Amino acid sequence: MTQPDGITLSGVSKTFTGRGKVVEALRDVTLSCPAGSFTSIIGPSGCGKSTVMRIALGLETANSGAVRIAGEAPLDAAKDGVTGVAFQDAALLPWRSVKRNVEVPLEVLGRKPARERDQVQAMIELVGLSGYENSLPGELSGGMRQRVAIARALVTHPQVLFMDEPFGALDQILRRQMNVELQRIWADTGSTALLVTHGIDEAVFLSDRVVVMHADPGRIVDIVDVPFDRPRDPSLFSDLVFHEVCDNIAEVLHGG
Ligand SMILES: Nc1ncnc2c1ncn2[C@@H]1O[C@H](COP(=O)(O)OP(=O)(O)OP(=O)(O)O)[C@@H](O)[C@H]1O
Repeated sequence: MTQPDGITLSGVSKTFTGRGKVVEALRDVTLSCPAGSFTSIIGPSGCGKSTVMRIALGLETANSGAVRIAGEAPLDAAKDGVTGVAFQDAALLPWRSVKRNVEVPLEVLGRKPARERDQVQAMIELVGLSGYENSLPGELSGGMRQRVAIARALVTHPQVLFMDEPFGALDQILRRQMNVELQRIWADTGSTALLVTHGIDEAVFLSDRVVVMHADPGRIVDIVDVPFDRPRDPSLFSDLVFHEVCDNIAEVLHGG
């Protein structure tokens, strides 16, 4: 089941202990995302979605189980620039321009942004922000800030892209526009994507498969394949079969 170029979690468990409380954040989580696929994780607050993400990024260590990111251990993958990451609220540096924010991962990896000027510009163009290179985050709309965060996540050409609620702060209309944009960007880059979201329709629109988790203990209860061809048109959001798939996932999500 190992996918050398994708994301593989095998039997991953994680327990947090603190202030006399033991939380079984993840129990025996097994997930395989083939190279170039798009997977979403959905589940109630506290079911361990962010913990999966943090373990896959090497920010947290599992108590047991194995994790491979494009064939590497999570920390090695991060150090080699294999992984890109975009979080909720964009987390941009407010004093740096759009261009200088997009350059951050290159600096972290010890690369010279000046030498990769074309790459930085290409990413800014990819997310539709040409002309805003020198703007500060405070001068941009919420959707534009999220686009900067996506450009920043992609600038190292990551094979694997992790996104934790990247559009959580956006209103419904903007969120759908960003979903369409993200589909295009992901298709252009060919990366393996793992998205954590609370939005069932967002998950179904974007994904090849939706992983449904429950809490206490955090675990996978179902993995639902999404049957729609690509590229997906925004009209899919009002398609009957689309709503049936969403309803099925909602049932699993809210079921016992
Ligand atoms: N560093 C930590 N120390 C102690 N407990 C933690 C820590 N990180 C997470 N937890 C606990 O592990 C469980 C899973 O947390 P996690 O953040 O992964 O959930 P989540 O599904 O991402 O939630 P949300 O949707 O609210 O972001 C929760 O019960 C949380 O309180």
